[in-house]
Amino acid sequence: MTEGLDLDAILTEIAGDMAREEDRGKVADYIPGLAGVDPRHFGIAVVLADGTMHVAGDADVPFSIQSISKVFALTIALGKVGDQLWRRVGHEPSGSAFNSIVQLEAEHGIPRNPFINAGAIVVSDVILGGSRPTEAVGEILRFTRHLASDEGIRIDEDVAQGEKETGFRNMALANYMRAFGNLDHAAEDVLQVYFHQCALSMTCRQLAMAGRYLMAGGAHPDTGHNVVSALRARRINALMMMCGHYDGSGEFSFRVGMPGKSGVGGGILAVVPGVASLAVWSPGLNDRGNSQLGALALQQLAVATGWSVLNPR
Ligand SMILES: NC(=O)CC[C@H](N)C(=O)O
Repeated sequence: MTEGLDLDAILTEIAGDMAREEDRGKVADYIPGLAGVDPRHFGIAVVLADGTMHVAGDADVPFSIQSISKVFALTIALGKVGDQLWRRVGHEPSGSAFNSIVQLEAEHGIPRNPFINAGAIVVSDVILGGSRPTEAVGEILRFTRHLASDEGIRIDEDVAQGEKETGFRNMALANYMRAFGNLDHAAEDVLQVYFHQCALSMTCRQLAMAGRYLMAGGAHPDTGHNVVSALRARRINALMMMCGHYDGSGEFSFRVGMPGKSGVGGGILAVVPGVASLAVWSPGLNDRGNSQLGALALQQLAVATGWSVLNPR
C-alpha cells in the first residue's frame, strides 16, 4: 500500500492546495481558548506501519485536540470495565449534533455512543472510578504520552478553565444522565476530567504517533505490548468510522473512507489499519463542527494513495 508512493511530495502538494483555499470554515468560538486561533493554520502528519513519519505544513504546532481525546478516553475506560461499558453507553451512530440532548430522554439517559459529548461524559465517569479528578486527569495525560511515546504532551489549563466557565450544555447533559442513574460521581467532578481531556494540546506529529495502536491491531509499536486486544482496536476503529464525526460521519466516510475522529479544535485523527496513522489540523469548522479543510485534505490523500478501508487491497 505504500510502495512507490512519494508521500512527502503528496503531503507538500496537499498543504500547498490547502493554503490556497479561501473557504476555510469557521473557528469554534464557544470555547474562549479556541476563539483566537488563526484559521490559516494547516498541518498534516502521516506515520506508516514501518515507523517512518511524513509531515507538511504546521505539523509541529500544538492545537487543542478536543473530542479526539474521546478515542483515548474510551480506550482507558474499556481497559477498566471491559464490555460492561456498553451497558451505560451505546455503539450506534447518533445522527445528531455532538452536544445534543434530544435522544437522552427517550433512551433513558444512555447516550448513543462514546464519541458524542454525553457518551464521553459517561466514559469520564468510568475513568474517575472513585479517584480524585486530578488523578484521573493525570492518568489520561500519562496514557496519551505513552501512546505517542512523547513526554512533551501537555494540557492547556486556559482551555480547560474556559470550558468550565462556558460549558452549561455539558453540565446539563451530565446532570440529566445523573438523574437517570447513569453517572456515579458529581457532575462537577466528572466534567473536570472531561474538560481537561478535551484540553490536551498536541501537534499533528504527536497525534499521528498516538494513533499508531489503532493502525497496528492494538499493539504499541515501540514496546510490542498490546495497548488493547486486536478485537478491541477493530471495534474502536468501527466506532470512529460510524460515529467519529457525529452527524457528519456518513459524509466523512463517503468522502474519505477511513475511521476518523474529529475535534472542534479543527483536528482529525484517521487510521488505515495495517498501513498508516494520520493527523490533520485546520481550525476552521463546517456547520457540523468538523474541520472543513481537514476532511478535504484527507479526501485528497485518499485519492492520491488509494488508502481507504473501503478499497480492495
Ligand atoms: N466536538 C468537540 O470537539 C466538542 C468538545 C468540547 N470540549 C465540548 O464539549 O463541547
